[in-house]
Amino acid sequence: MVEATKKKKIIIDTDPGIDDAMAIFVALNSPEVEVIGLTTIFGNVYTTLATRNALHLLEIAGRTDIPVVEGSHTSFTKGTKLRVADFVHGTDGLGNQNFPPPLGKAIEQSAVNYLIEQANQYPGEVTVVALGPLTNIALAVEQDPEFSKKIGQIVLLGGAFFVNGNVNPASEANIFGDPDAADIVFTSGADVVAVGLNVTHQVIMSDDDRDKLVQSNGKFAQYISKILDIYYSYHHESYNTKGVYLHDPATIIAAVDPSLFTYTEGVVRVQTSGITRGTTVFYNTVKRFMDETEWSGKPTVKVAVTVDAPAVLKLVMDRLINS
Ligand SMILES: O=c1[nH]cnc2c1ncn2[C@@H]1O[C@H](CO)[C@@H](O)[C@H]1O
Repeated sequence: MVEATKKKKIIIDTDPGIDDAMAIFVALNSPEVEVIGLTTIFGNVYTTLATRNALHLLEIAGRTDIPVVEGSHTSFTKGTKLRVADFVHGTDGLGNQNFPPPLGKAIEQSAVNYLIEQANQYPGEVTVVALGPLTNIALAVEQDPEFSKKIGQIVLLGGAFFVNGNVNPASEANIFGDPDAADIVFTSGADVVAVGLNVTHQVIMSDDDRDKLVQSNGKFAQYISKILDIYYSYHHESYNTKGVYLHDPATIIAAVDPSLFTYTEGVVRVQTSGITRGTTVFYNTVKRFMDETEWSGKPTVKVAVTVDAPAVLKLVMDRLINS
């Protein structure tokens, strides 16, 4: 049945990252989608390391046919004081496993040009799944005024809608990483689907699930089992949960099977300064305010509000194990 329908073309914009590694493997093992490229960004690690890890993960998967394209080394406003989450993922981004360097190289093109080029080549057909700060995508929006119309959809992991953040009470890590970029993407007019912490914190891989990965013979499950330690200990310490949040894999599933989520629609603006830098503020467009606001007349986006967490977890587990 899947063969009969056209596969959704996806570009994964990623900062690998342990949960990124899971998400990339799940995508590569999902017949509903065709991964046409990986673009890289800082976030869990710096961009150079993100590129190295993206190449490494594709080599592990035997998918060196998929291009890796290096993204921005600075924030949208050219900031170089970036915050990387090595305490979540290890200094190498992949659980401090000291993997050998990849054999391949990123292609000679910038991620921004690649994103614009692919949107032009397949107008309306390409979904960008953004798993890190939104710098590359905002730069594409800035560089090509038509990009937001030509890109099919942007499914992004970002924001904390009606809940606390994970960097601080106000902000989720990807939005905090480049709030100016996030505000541009949310107000770009593109078909944006935001998957925030309010949803991803419901999708938990338990300690028992981890044992299932360890015991399986799946190629992806085996690899992921090796890099999970630091991600588990970070969650045990920070959240006191018996398991880990599947932020990036849940977001990939939102692209693979959107029916496992429900959504609300409204205007999202991002706070770019002050103590709430990185806060995503959702306006449901119900009330007509007396005065013009910073939300007035801006395009709406879809924000995920509920998730069939057992179904998402099952898909992630199955696709890591049956590999
Ligand atoms: O405490 C944290 N600080 C920074 N990044 C984090 C933290 N917890 C998780 N992530 C990372 O940020 C994205 C979701 O917000 C995920 O990629 C996750 O791995």
